[in-house]
Amino acid sequence: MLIKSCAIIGVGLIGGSLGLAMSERQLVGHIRGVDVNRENLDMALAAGAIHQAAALPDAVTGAELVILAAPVGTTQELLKSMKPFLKPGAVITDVGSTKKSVVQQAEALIGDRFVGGHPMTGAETAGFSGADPFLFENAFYLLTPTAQTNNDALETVRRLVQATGAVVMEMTPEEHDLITAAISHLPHFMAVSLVAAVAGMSIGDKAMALAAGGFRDTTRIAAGSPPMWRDIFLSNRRQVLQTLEHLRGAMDELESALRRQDAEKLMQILSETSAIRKKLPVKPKGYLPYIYELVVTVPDRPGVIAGLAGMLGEAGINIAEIEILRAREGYGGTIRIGFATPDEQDRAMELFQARGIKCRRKV
Ligand SMILES: NC(=O)c1ccc[n+]([C@@H]2O[C@H](COP(=O)([O-])OP(=O)(O)OC[C@H]3O[C@@H](n4cnc5c(N)ncnc54)[C@H](O)[C@@H]3O)[C@@H](O)[C@H]2O)c1
Ligand SMILES: O=C(O)C(=O)C[C@]1(C(=O)O)C=C[C@@H](O)C=C1
Repeated sequence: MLIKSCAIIGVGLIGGSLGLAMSERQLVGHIRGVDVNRENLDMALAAGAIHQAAALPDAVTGAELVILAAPVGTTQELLKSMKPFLKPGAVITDVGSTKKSVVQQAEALIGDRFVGGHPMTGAETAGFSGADPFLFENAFYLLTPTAQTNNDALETVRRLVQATGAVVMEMTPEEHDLITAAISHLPHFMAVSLVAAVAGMSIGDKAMALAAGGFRDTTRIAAGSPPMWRDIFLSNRRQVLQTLEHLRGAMDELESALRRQDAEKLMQILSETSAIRKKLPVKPKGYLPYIYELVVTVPDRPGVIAGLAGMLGEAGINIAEIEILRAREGYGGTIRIGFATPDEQDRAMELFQARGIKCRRKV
Protein backbone atom coordinates (compact mmCIF):
# COMPACT_ATOMS: atom_id res chain seq x y z
CA MET A 1 0.00 0.00 0.00
CA LEU A 2 1.37 3.44 -0.97
CA ILE A 3 -1.16 5.68 0.76
CA LYS A 4 -3.41 5.11 3.76
CA SER A 5 -6.31 7.38 2.91
CA CYS A 6 -7.35 9.37 -0.11
CA ALA A 7 -10.28 11.48 -1.27
CA ILE A 8 -11.40 11.68 -4.89
CA ILE A 9 -13.49 14.73 -5.73
CA GLY A 10 -15.51 13.84 -8.83
CA VAL A 11 -15.95 10.12 -9.43
CA GLY A 12 -16.78 10.30 -13.13
CA LEU A 13 -14.78 8.76 -15.96
CA ILE A 14 -11.29 9.75 -14.78
CA GLY A 15 -11.83 9.94 -10.99
CA GLY A 16 -13.75 6.66 -11.13
CA SER A 17 -11.05 4.97 -13.22
CA LEU A 18 -8.37 6.15 -10.80
CA GLY A 19 -10.42 4.84 -7.89
CA LEU A 20 -10.79 1.45 -9.59
CA ALA A 21 -7.09 1.29 -10.51
CA MET A 22 -6.02 2.25 -6.97
CA SER A 23 -8.38 -0.06 -5.12
CA GLU A 24 -7.93 -3.10 -7.39
CA ARG A 25 -4.16 -2.81 -7.04
CA GLN A 26 -4.47 -2.08 -3.33
CA LEU A 27 -2.45 1.12 -3.66
CA VAL A 28 -4.60 3.02 -1.15
CA GLY A 29 -6.07 1.78 2.14
CA HIS A 30 -9.28 3.81 2.22
CA ILE A 31 -10.82 5.91 -0.56
CA ARG A 32 -13.58 8.44 0.02
CA GLY A 33 -15.49 9.76 -2.96
CA VAL A 34 -17.31 13.07 -3.39
CA ASP A 35 -19.62 13.90 -6.28
CA VAL A 36 -22.51 16.26 -6.91
CA ASN A 37 -24.05 13.49 -8.98
CA ARG A 38 -25.52 10.85 -6.64
CA GLU A 39 -25.75 8.25 -9.42
CA ASN A 40 -21.99 8.38 -10.13
CA LEU A 41 -21.25 8.15 -6.43
CA ASP A 42 -23.51 5.09 -6.01
CA MET A 43 -21.98 3.37 -9.03
CA ALA A 44 -18.43 4.10 -7.80
CA LEU A 45 -19.28 2.67 -4.39
CA ALA A 46 -20.94 -0.45 -5.83
CA ALA A 47 -17.96 -1.08 -8.14
CA GLY A 48 -15.45 -0.69 -5.29
CA ALA A 49 -13.78 2.41 -6.80
CA ILE A 50 -14.39 4.14 -3.48
CA HIS A 51 -14.94 2.68 -0.03
CA GLN A 52 -17.13 5.47 1.26
CA ALA A 53 -19.35 8.16 -0.25
CA ALA A 54 -18.76 11.44 1.54
CA ALA A 55 -19.27 15.17 1.26
CA LEU A 56 -16.91 18.09 1.63
CA PRO A 57 -15.29 18.98 3.95
CA ASP A 58 -15.56 15.60 5.77
CA ALA A 59 -14.12 13.72 2.80
CA VAL A 60 -10.73 15.43 3.03
CA THR A 61 -10.40 15.37 6.81
CA GLY A 62 -7.43 13.16 7.63
CA ALA A 63 -6.79 12.29 3.96
CA GLU A 64 -3.13 11.96 2.96
CA LEU A 65 -3.96 12.53 -0.68
CA VAL A 66 -6.74 14.51 -2.35
CA ILE A 67 -7.41 14.05 -6.08
CA LEU A 68 -9.47 16.69 -7.87
CA ALA A 69 -11.27 15.03 -10.78
CA ALA A 70 -14.15 17.38 -11.60
CA PRO A 71 -14.17 19.85 -14.56
CA VAL A 72 -11.30 22.35 -14.30
CA GLY A 73 -13.67 25.27 -13.70
CA THR A 74 -14.50 23.85 -10.25
CA THR A 75 -10.88 23.82 -9.00
CA GLN A 76 -10.78 27.16 -7.21
CA GLU A 77 -14.07 26.74 -5.37
CA LEU A 78 -13.25 23.18 -4.34
CA LEU A 79 -9.81 24.13 -3.03
CA LYS A 80 -11.21 27.10 -1.12
CA SER A 81 -13.85 24.98 0.55
CA MET A 82 -11.45 22.20 1.58
CA LYS A 83 -8.42 24.31 2.53
CA PRO A 84 -9.21 24.76 6.27
CA PHE A 85 -9.83 21.03 6.65
CA LEU A 86 -6.76 19.60 4.92
CA LYS A 87 -4.44 17.47 7.05
CA PRO A 88 -1.01 19.13 7.46
CA GLY A 89 1.32 17.58 4.90
CA ALA A 90 -1.55 16.28 2.74
CA VAL A 91 -0.72 16.07 -0.96
CA ILE A 92 -3.21 17.53 -3.43
CA THR A 93 -3.23 16.66 -7.10
CA ASP A 94 -5.67 16.98 -10.00
CA VAL A 95 -6.37 15.32 -13.35
CA GLY A 96 -7.50 18.44 -15.23
CA SER A 97 -6.89 18.82 -18.95
CA THR A 98 -5.38 22.29 -18.55
CA LYS A 99 -2.61 23.17 -16.16
CA LYS A 100 -1.39 26.77 -15.99
CA SER A 101 -4.46 28.38 -14.47
CA VAL A 102 -5.19 25.33 -12.29
CA VAL A 103 -1.63 25.23 -10.90
CA GLN A 104 -1.62 28.99 -10.31
CA GLN A 105 -4.92 28.87 -8.43
CA ALA A 106 -3.83 25.83 -6.41
CA GLU A 107 -0.41 27.20 -5.47
CA ALA A 108 -1.92 30.53 -4.44
CA LEU A 109 -4.43 28.74 -2.21
CA ILE A 110 -2.58 25.78 -0.76
CA GLY A 111 1.09 26.23 -1.62
CA ASP A 112 3.83 23.74 -2.39
CA ARG A 113 1.98 20.46 -1.80
CA PHE A 114 -0.10 20.73 -4.95
CA VAL A 115 1.10 18.64 -7.90
CA GLY A 116 -0.60 19.28 -11.24
CA GLY A 117 -1.40 16.13 -13.20
CA HIS A 118 -3.10 15.13 -16.44
CA PRO A 119 -3.58 11.59 -17.77
CA MET A 120 -3.33 11.57 -21.57
CA THR A 121 -6.06 9.03 -21.91
CA GLY A 122 -9.80 9.21 -21.81
CA ALA A 123 -12.95 8.90 -23.82
CA GLU A 124 -16.00 10.79 -25.03
CA THR A 125 -18.16 9.11 -22.38
CA ALA A 126 -18.86 11.12 -19.24
CA GLY A 127 -19.61 9.68 -15.84
CA PHE A 128 -18.64 6.61 -13.84
CA SER A 129 -20.32 4.19 -16.26
CA GLY A 130 -17.30 4.48 -18.59
CA ALA A 131 -14.70 4.04 -15.82
CA ASP A 132 -12.03 1.42 -16.44
CA PRO A 133 -9.30 0.23 -14.06
CA PHE A 134 -6.93 -0.24 -17.03
CA LEU A 135 -7.49 3.22 -18.51
CA PHE A 136 -4.03 4.38 -17.46
CA GLU A 137 -2.12 1.31 -18.61
CA ASN A 138 0.78 2.53 -20.78
CA ALA A 139 -0.81 5.96 -21.14
CA PHE A 140 1.30 9.06 -20.72
CA TYR A 141 0.47 10.86 -17.48
CA LEU A 142 1.79 14.41 -17.48
CA LEU A 143 2.93 16.02 -14.22
CA THR A 144 3.60 19.74 -14.14
CA PRO A 145 5.69 20.62 -11.08
CA THR A 146 6.91 24.21 -10.68
CA ALA A 147 9.86 25.71 -8.79
CA GLN A 148 7.54 25.81 -5.75
CA THR A 149 6.48 22.15 -5.78
CA ASN A 150 7.52 20.12 -2.75
CA ASN A 151 9.71 17.17 -3.81
CA ASP A 152 8.10 14.64 -1.48
CA ALA A 153 4.64 15.59 -2.75
CA LEU A 154 5.84 15.16 -6.34
CA GLU A 155 7.37 11.79 -5.50
CA THR A 156 4.13 10.59 -3.84
CA VAL A 157 2.09 11.44 -6.92
CA ARG A 158 4.71 10.05 -9.30
CA ARG A 159 4.81 6.69 -7.49
CA LEU A 160 1.04 6.41 -7.35
CA VAL A 161 0.61 7.26 -11.02
CA GLN A 162 3.29 4.77 -12.08
CA ALA A 163 1.61 2.09 -9.98
CA THR A 164 -1.61 2.55 -12.00
CA GLY A 165 0.37 1.49 -15.09
CA ALA A 166 0.88 4.96 -16.56
CA VAL A 167 4.11 6.46 -17.89
CA VAL A 168 4.99 9.71 -16.14
CA MET A 169 6.34 12.66 -18.08
CA GLU A 170 7.14 16.00 -16.49
CA MET A 171 6.85 19.40 -18.14
CA THR A 172 6.03 22.98 -17.20
CA PRO A 173 2.36 23.98 -17.02
CA GLU A 174 3.00 26.42 -19.90
CA GLU A 175 4.46 23.77 -22.19
CA HIS A 176 1.67 21.39 -21.20
CA ASP A 177 -1.02 23.87 -22.17
CA LEU A 178 0.46 24.62 -25.59
CA ILE A 179 1.00 20.96 -26.42
CA THR A 180 -2.46 19.87 -25.29
CA ALA A 181 -4.01 22.85 -27.10
CA ALA A 182 -2.46 21.46 -30.31
CA ILE A 183 -3.16 17.75 -29.91
CA SER A 184 -6.33 17.68 -27.83
CA HIS A 185 -8.17 20.99 -27.56
CA LEU A 186 -7.77 22.06 -31.20
CA PRO A 187 -8.96 18.63 -32.46
CA HIS A 188 -12.00 19.01 -30.21
CA PHE A 189 -12.64 22.51 -31.52
CA MET A 190 -12.45 21.16 -35.08
CA ALA A 191 -14.67 18.15 -34.38
CA VAL A 192 -17.35 20.35 -32.83
CA SER A 193 -17.16 22.80 -35.75
CA LEU A 194 -17.39 19.98 -38.28
CA VAL A 195 -20.53 18.59 -36.62
CA ALA A 196 -22.06 22.06 -36.45
CA ALA A 197 -21.19 22.79 -40.09
CA VAL A 198 -22.67 19.58 -41.48
CA ALA A 199 -25.72 19.73 -39.17
CA GLY A 200 -26.39 23.24 -40.49
CA MET A 201 -26.43 22.17 -44.16
CA SER A 202 -29.75 21.44 -45.87
CA ILE A 203 -28.61 17.86 -46.50
CA GLY A 204 -27.24 17.59 -42.93
CA ASP A 205 -29.53 14.90 -41.48
CA LYS A 206 -29.42 12.68 -44.53
CA ALA A 207 -25.66 13.11 -44.88
CA MET A 208 -25.01 12.20 -41.26
CA ALA A 209 -27.21 9.12 -41.52
CA LEU A 210 -24.91 7.96 -44.33
CA ALA A 211 -21.65 8.83 -42.56
CA ALA A 212 -19.02 6.11 -42.79
CA GLY A 213 -15.53 6.27 -41.29
CA GLY A 214 -14.51 9.81 -42.29
CA PHE A 215 -17.15 11.79 -40.41
CA ARG A 216 -17.39 9.29 -37.56
CA ASP A 217 -13.63 9.07 -36.93
CA THR A 218 -13.03 12.80 -37.09
CA THR A 219 -15.99 13.70 -34.87
CA ARG A 220 -16.05 10.96 -32.19
CA ILE A 221 -14.71 13.35 -29.57
CA ALA A 222 -17.44 15.95 -30.27
CA ALA A 223 -19.77 13.69 -28.24
CA GLY A 224 -17.69 14.55 -25.13
CA SER A 225 -18.94 16.17 -21.94
CA PRO A 226 -20.06 19.80 -22.60
CA PRO A 227 -19.20 21.18 -19.11
CA MET A 228 -15.77 19.58 -19.23
CA TRP A 229 -14.98 21.02 -22.66
CA ARG A 230 -16.44 24.46 -21.87
CA ASP A 231 -14.05 24.66 -18.92
CA ILE A 232 -11.07 23.41 -20.98
CA PHE A 233 -11.64 25.98 -23.73
CA LEU A 234 -12.12 28.84 -21.28
CA SER A 235 -9.09 27.98 -19.18
CA ASN A 236 -6.78 27.38 -22.16
CA ARG A 237 -8.31 30.09 -24.32
CA ARG A 238 -5.10 31.84 -25.40
CA GLN A 239 -3.31 28.64 -26.44
CA VAL A 240 -6.35 27.27 -28.27
CA LEU A 241 -6.66 30.54 -30.21
CA GLN A 242 -2.93 30.45 -30.95
CA THR A 243 -3.07 26.91 -32.38
CA LEU A 244 -6.25 27.82 -34.27
CA GLU A 245 -4.22 30.38 -36.22
CA HIS A 246 -1.94 27.58 -37.44
CA LEU A 247 -4.93 25.48 -38.41
CA ARG A 248 -6.40 28.39 -40.33
CA GLY A 249 -3.09 28.87 -42.15
CA ALA A 250 -2.97 25.20 -43.16
CA MET A 251 -6.62 25.26 -44.27
CA ASP A 252 -6.09 28.46 -46.26
CA GLU A 253 -3.17 26.88 -48.11
CA LEU A 254 -5.21 23.79 -48.99
CA GLU A 255 -8.21 25.90 -49.96
CA SER A 256 -6.13 28.11 -52.19
CA ALA A 257 -4.62 25.11 -53.99
CA LEU A 258 -8.12 23.77 -54.56
CA ARG A 259 -9.43 27.10 -55.85
CA ARG A 260 -6.52 27.29 -58.31
CA GLN A 261 -7.09 23.64 -59.24
CA ASP A 262 -3.40 23.23 -58.51
CA ALA A 263 -3.13 19.43 -58.62
CA GLU A 264 0.58 19.48 -57.93
CA LYS A 265 0.22 21.55 -54.77
CA LEU A 266 -2.71 19.41 -53.57
CA MET A 267 -0.61 16.29 -54.14
CA GLN A 268 2.32 17.80 -52.24
CA ILE A 269 0.19 18.75 -49.19
CA LEU A 270 -1.67 15.43 -49.17
CA SER A 271 1.54 13.38 -49.51
CA GLU A 272 3.40 15.31 -46.84
CA THR A 273 0.60 15.12 -44.28
CA SER A 274 -0.15 11.46 -45.06
CA ALA A 275 3.51 10.60 -44.37
CA ILE A 276 3.48 12.58 -41.10
CA ARG A 277 0.23 10.95 -39.93
CA LYS A 278 1.56 7.46 -40.69
CA LYS A 279 4.52 8.13 -38.41
CA LEU A 280 2.31 8.66 -35.31
CA PRO A 281 3.31 6.04 -32.74
CA VAL A 282 0.86 3.14 -32.94
CA LYS A 283 -1.20 2.52 -29.81
CA PRO A 284 0.61 4.81 -27.41
CA LYS A 285 -2.06 3.92 -24.86
CA GLY A 286 -4.09 0.87 -24.02
CA TYR A 287 -3.32 -2.38 -22.31
CA LEU A 288 -0.20 -3.06 -24.33
CA PRO A 289 2.35 -0.69 -25.86
CA TYR A 290 1.97 -2.26 -29.31
CA ILE A 291 -0.48 -4.78 -30.67
CA TYR A 292 0.25 -7.14 -33.56
CA GLU A 293 -3.06 -7.69 -35.26
CA LEU A 294 -4.72 -10.15 -37.61
CA VAL A 295 -8.03 -9.57 -39.34
CA VAL A 296 -9.87 -12.86 -39.71
CA THR A 297 -12.89 -13.45 -41.94
CA VAL A 298 -15.30 -16.01 -40.55
CA PRO A 299 -18.73 -17.43 -41.42
CA ASP A 300 -21.69 -16.43 -39.22
CA ARG A 301 -21.98 -19.62 -37.15
CA PRO A 302 -22.59 -19.99 -33.42
CA GLY A 303 -19.34 -20.76 -31.64
CA VAL A 304 -17.06 -19.45 -34.36
CA ILE A 305 -15.20 -17.09 -32.02
CA ALA A 306 -14.89 -19.80 -29.38
CA GLY A 307 -13.45 -22.04 -32.10
CA LEU A 308 -10.75 -19.50 -33.00
CA ALA A 309 -9.96 -18.87 -29.35
CA GLY A 310 -9.77 -22.62 -28.69
CA MET A 311 -7.38 -23.14 -31.61
CA LEU A 312 -5.09 -20.40 -30.36
CA GLY A 313 -5.33 -21.60 -26.77
CA GLU A 314 -4.33 -25.15 -27.74
CA ALA A 315 -1.30 -23.77 -29.58
CA GLY A 316 -0.34 -21.73 -26.51
CA ILE A 317 -0.98 -18.40 -28.27
CA ASN A 318 -2.42 -15.73 -26.01
CA ILE A 319 -5.09 -13.32 -27.28
CA ALA A 320 -4.37 -9.77 -26.11
CA GLU A 321 -7.42 -8.12 -27.70
CA ILE A 322 -10.38 -9.35 -29.73
CA GLU A 323 -13.04 -7.31 -31.49
CA ILE A 324 -15.81 -7.97 -33.99
CA LEU A 325 -15.21 -5.41 -36.73
CA ARG A 326 -18.12 -6.10 -39.06
CA ALA A 327 -20.75 -8.79 -39.17
CA ARG A 328 -23.59 -9.58 -41.49
CA GLU A 329 -26.32 -11.71 -39.99
CA GLY A 330 -26.45 -15.06 -41.76
CA TYR A 331 -23.30 -14.50 -43.86
CA GLY A 332 -20.23 -13.83 -41.80
CA GLY A 333 -18.00 -11.20 -40.39
CA THR A 334 -14.50 -9.93 -39.75
CA ILE A 335 -12.78 -10.22 -36.41
CA ARG A 336 -9.67 -8.37 -35.27
CA ILE A 337 -7.39 -10.36 -33.00
CA GLY A 338 -4.45 -8.62 -31.31
CA PHE A 339 -1.31 -10.32 -30.03
CA ALA A 340 1.40 -8.99 -27.75
CA THR A 341 4.32 -10.21 -29.90
CA PRO A 342 5.05 -10.52 -33.64
CA ASP A 343 5.92 -14.18 -33.04
CA GLU A 344 2.40 -14.91 -31.75
CA GLN A 345 0.98 -13.02 -34.72
CA ASP A 346 3.05 -15.17 -37.16
CA ARG A 347 2.12 -18.43 -35.45
CA ALA A 348 -1.58 -17.54 -35.37
CA MET A 349 -1.49 -16.64 -39.07
CA GLU A 350 0.14 -19.99 -39.94
CA LEU A 351 -2.37 -21.85 -37.77
CA PHE A 352 -5.39 -20.16 -39.38
CA GLN A 353 -4.06 -20.52 -42.92
CA ALA A 354 -3.31 -24.22 -42.38
CA ARG A 355 -7.00 -24.64 -41.49
CA GLY A 356 -8.21 -22.65 -44.50
CA ILE A 357 -9.34 -19.67 -42.41
CA LYS A 358 -8.98 -16.41 -44.31
CA CYS A 359 -6.81 -13.90 -42.48
CA ARG A 360 -4.43 -11.04 -43.08
CA ARG A 361 -2.07 -8.90 -41.06
CA LYS A 362 -3.51 -5.51 -40.11
CA VAL A 363 -0.99 -2.75 -40.75
N1 LIG B 1 -12.63 12.70 -20.37
C1 LIG B 1 -11.36 12.67 -20.71
O1 LIG B 1 -11.01 12.15 -21.78
C2 LIG B 1 -10.35 13.29 -19.79
C3 LIG B 1 -9.02 12.88 -19.91
C4 LIG B 1 -8.06 13.43 -19.06
C5 LIG B 1 -8.43 14.38 -18.13
N2 LIG B 1 -9.73 14.77 -18.06
C6 LIG B 1 -10.07 15.76 -17.01
O2 LIG B 1 -10.57 15.03 -15.92
C7 LIG B 1 -11.55 15.79 -15.21
C8 LIG B 1 -12.81 14.96 -15.09
O3 LIG B 1 -13.27 14.63 -16.37
P1 LIG B 1 -14.13 13.32 -16.64
O4 LIG B 1 -13.92 12.96 -18.05
O5 LIG B 1 -13.90 12.33 -15.58
O6 LIG B 1 -15.58 13.94 -16.52
P2 LIG B 1 -16.89 13.26 -15.92
O7 LIG B 1 -18.01 14.16 -16.27
O8 LIG B 1 -16.95 11.84 -16.29
O9 LIG B 1 -16.62 13.34 -14.34
C9 LIG B 1 -16.59 14.51 -13.60
C10 LIG B 1 -17.33 14.26 -12.32
O10 LIG B 1 -17.20 15.40 -11.50
C11 LIG B 1 -18.46 15.64 -10.87
N3 LIG B 1 -18.50 17.02 -10.42
C12 LIG B 1 -18.73 18.13 -11.15
N4 LIG B 1 -18.66 19.21 -10.37
C13 LIG B 1 -18.37 18.79 -9.12
C14 LIG B 1 -18.18 19.42 -7.88
N5 LIG B 1 -18.26 20.75 -7.76
N6 LIG B 1 -17.92 18.65 -6.80
C15 LIG B 1 -17.85 17.30 -6.90
N7 LIG B 1 -18.02 16.65 -8.06
C16 LIG B 1 -18.28 17.38 -9.15
C17 LIG B 1 -19.47 15.26 -11.93
O11 LIG B 1 -20.73 15.01 -11.37
C18 LIG B 1 -18.82 14.01 -12.54
O12 LIG B 1 -19.22 12.83 -11.89
C19 LIG B 1 -11.71 17.08 -15.99
O13 LIG B 1 -10.98 18.10 -15.39
C20 LIG B 1 -11.14 16.77 -17.36
O14 LIG B 1 -10.61 17.92 -17.97
C21 LIG B 1 -10.70 14.24 -18.83
O1 LIG C 1 -11.22 10.52 -26.18
C1 LIG C 1 -10.05 10.14 -26.09
O2 LIG C 1 -9.65 9.13 -26.66
C2 LIG C 1 -9.09 10.90 -25.30
O3 LIG C 1 -8.01 10.41 -25.03
C3 LIG C 1 -9.50 12.21 -24.86
C4 LIG C 1 -8.48 13.29 -24.58
C5 LIG C 1 -7.68 13.64 -25.85
O4 LIG C 1 -7.97 14.65 -26.47
O5 LIG C 1 -6.75 12.93 -26.21
C6 LIG C 1 -9.32 14.41 -24.16
C7 LIG C 1 -9.02 15.24 -23.16
C8 LIG C 1 -8.07 14.86 -22.17
O6 LIG C 1 -7.56 15.86 -21.43
C9 LIG C 1 -7.17 13.78 -22.53
C10 LIG C 1 -7.50 12.94 -23.52
